[in-house]
Amino acid sequence: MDSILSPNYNPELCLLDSRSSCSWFPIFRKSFTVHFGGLGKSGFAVRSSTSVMGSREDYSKPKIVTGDYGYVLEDVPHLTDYLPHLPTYPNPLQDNPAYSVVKQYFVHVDDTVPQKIVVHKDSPRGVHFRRAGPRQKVYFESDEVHACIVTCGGLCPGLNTVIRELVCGLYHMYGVKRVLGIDGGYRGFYARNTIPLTPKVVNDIHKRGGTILGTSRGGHDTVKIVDSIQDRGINQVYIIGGDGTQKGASVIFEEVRRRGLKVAVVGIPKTIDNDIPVIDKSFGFDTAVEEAQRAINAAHVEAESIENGIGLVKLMGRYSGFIAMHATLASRDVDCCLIPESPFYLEGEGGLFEYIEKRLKEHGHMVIVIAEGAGQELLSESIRTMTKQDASGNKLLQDVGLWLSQSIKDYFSKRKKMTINLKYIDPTYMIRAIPSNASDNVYCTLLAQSAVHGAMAGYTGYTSGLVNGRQTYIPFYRIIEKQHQVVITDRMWARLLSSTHQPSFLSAKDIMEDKIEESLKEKQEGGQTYQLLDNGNCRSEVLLKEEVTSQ
Ligand SMILES: Nc1ncnc2c1ncn2[C@@H]1O[C@H](COP(=O)(O)OP(=O)(O)O)[C@@H](O)[C@H]1O
Ligand SMILES: O=P(O)(O)OC[C@H]1O[C@](O)(COP(=O)(O)O)[C@@H](O)[C@@H]1O
Ligand SMILES: [Mg+2]
Repeated sequence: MDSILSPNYNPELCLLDSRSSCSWFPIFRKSFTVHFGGLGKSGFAVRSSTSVMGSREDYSKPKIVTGDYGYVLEDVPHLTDYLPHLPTYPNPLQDNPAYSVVKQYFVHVDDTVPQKIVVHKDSPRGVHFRRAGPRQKVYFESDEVHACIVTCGGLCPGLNTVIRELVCGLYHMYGVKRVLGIDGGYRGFYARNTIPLTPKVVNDIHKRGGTILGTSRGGHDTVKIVDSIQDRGINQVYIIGGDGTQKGASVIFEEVRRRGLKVAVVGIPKTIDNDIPVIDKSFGFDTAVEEAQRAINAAHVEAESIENGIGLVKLMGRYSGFIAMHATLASRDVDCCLIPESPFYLEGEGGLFEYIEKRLKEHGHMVIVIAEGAGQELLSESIRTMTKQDASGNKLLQDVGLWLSQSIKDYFSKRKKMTINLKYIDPTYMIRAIPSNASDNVYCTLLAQSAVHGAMAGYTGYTSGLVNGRQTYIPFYRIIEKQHQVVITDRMWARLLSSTHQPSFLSAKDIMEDKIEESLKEKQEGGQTYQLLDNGNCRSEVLLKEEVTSQ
């Protein structure tokens, strides 16, 4: 089988062929194998390879391209998958004075980005994603485009920057003049007015927190949304939001494709919790971590200024403790970081109370950071919320910070008869309601421009995201299949433990089980299943399993 990198491969040539109504697939097939088939849970294993010339339904399956040495491209859908005779046009960027001087400005059609960059000499090349960027041919004429932008879910620093750069990118790079803002999230498609967006309207918005379009949870009605897209004549939909939003975008895309509309549906990942898989991190995450540190600094100042001072800071993180972990690592003033992925307990040997007592005896003060989703299982039934979910179906959490403050106070004053001074700081919304910092602003720009290039090039059903530092197009199903969480058997969590000196709250057996789980997950994803030992040798997950079962 030839690799996708074979010089024979030129989808643009193939697509030109398709215009002249002859089948492009035979040329395509010469170079590599395309599968519109089922994926394993991990999305790695190509199980079936159906004929591309088959029925329309085939196009709704993942688009997998395989090549030499275990190369796999998890490609994104293209409008021509279901509208094969679309005309193409030269990319207007070729005449743009800002860009035409750039050598090799257009992305090579064969460029892809590996999901895993650490490989062994004999490991397969693994999963790749299509590299983002401008293509030589586009599938929309400038005055034909009618784009819309919507923001959904919770706030995140940088939302306004992404909106600004989508509008400016469409205007300045592609001469697109019609861009609509959808007011107030998904429900705004069918319940509210729209906001016309021009470079003038969005000029200063990156300096403000929040989203000028407004946002909401719940209210996703696929049929009504696609009706609205169709009725308004919208043909590029840019959807900015988190894991819930991307699920919504995916079903909008499916409905658009089912109706056979020439509409590109593009997701831009937004997640302050950093809980979206595949991508390196979300825009706004660095800004949020920076702001979280200000709260930690305050907690530290308060704690060290008073006898047996304890500063407790609660940070966002419903299921994923990335903000807490990164803010702790960055701050170095934190003595204990508690996240949803690492269960903890209060009483007894190795518990939190024992550690607090020890720390206070040694240092006279301490700082604890807790992610909002940590320790939820410890909160008693009575204080668990009556309403279990928000409008989007996300679990509603109790204030673990308040509960922990009270538990620590009760333990030391009532049971240990020891005076402690606990200050609880809850900067929850402060870390996400601010404008993005400089590096997030640049990140937002690249993300938005990549999203625009992809839609203009006819790609659809994808999330624009950073993978290993490169902009890529990721099919929706990879973005929504699972949640990204801190792996407590990874080096990053080990670094944190060694920086805070906190107990791991895990038994040796727990650790081994976690390692096996992670190792098996990696195996499913086609990665290496070997763990590097101190002596440089490797051991497989089979050996790990044996070790656990024998304990
Ligand atoms: N499984 C789903 N299918 C369709 N729409 C969804 C789904 N989950 C969430 N949504 C919609 O996505 C929007 C944002 O979701 P939410 O979970 O609140 O925030 P986020 O996108 O930031 O995770 C809401 O309007 C919600 O109705
Ligand atoms: O009060 P709200 O708006 O529901 O937001 C709270 C939630 O928003 C988040 O910051 C992010 O959630 P989303 O990514 O789902 O928007 C969570 O950490 C937090 O639980
Ligand atoms: Mg979410």
